[in-house]
Amino acid sequence: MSSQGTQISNASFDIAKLIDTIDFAAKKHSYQKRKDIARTPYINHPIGVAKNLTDAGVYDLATIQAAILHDTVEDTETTFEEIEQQFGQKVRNIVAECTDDKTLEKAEIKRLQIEHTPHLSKQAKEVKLADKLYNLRDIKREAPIGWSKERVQEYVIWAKKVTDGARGTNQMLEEQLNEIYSKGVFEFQGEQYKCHP
Ligand SMILES: Nc1nc2c(ncn2[C@@H]2O[C@H](COP(=O)(O)OP(=O)(O)O)[C@@H](OP(=O)(O)OP(=O)(O)O)[C@H]2O)c(=O)[nH]1
Ligand SMILES: [Mn+2]
Repeated sequence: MSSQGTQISNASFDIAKLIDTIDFAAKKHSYQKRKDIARTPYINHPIGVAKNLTDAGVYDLATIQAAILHDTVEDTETTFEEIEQQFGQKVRNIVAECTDDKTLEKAEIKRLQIEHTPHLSKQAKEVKLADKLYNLRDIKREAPIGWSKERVQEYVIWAKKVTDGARGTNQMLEEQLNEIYSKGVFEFQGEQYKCHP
């Protein structure tokens, strides 16, 4: 037995890093809500994306940290420098790969996600798959406020194009996505949406 409190094991260190990351993201997203009727706290999404990863057997700490931080730069005042300083370059790089350039037009951002995804690192592809899996499941539960059937349809077709570009990365995540796109049909509130243009 080592002297308690003086020696911190690697596992304890990893737990502390993980909690630091969740605390950081929770503070950054604290004023943000999801677009559902209940206005769910936004932080539920990055935590859920990280859970999709561990459920699929991804335990690499930097990948889990990047999942928790993946929307901070895009949607809050956070900078990449801040992330690098607190969590290191590895985490920063994965977050950067998953961050859209919000100065561009929405259609261009969407087009670039489809174009860039096949060229991302394995870690960033895993985060992408887990992110879209979470958002598609969220839509199945309840579409964002004000979304028409056409908007749901457009999102499903786009999300499939993005996740198709990350295939060959994680079998469990891909199987869960396959279930959602089952036989090319996304079911939501008794309606059937196609998954291909
Ligand atoms: N399904 C769902 N989505 C919600 C909700 N609240 C916020 N979102 C976010 O909305 C995005 C989809 O809406 P879009 O119209 O495509 O994009 P927008 O955010 O630019 O309006 C998703 O982002 P994304 O581009 O797919 O990825 P990311 O930004 O999360 O990384 C998702 O994270 C919600 O209640 N349900
Ligand atoms: Mn996200």
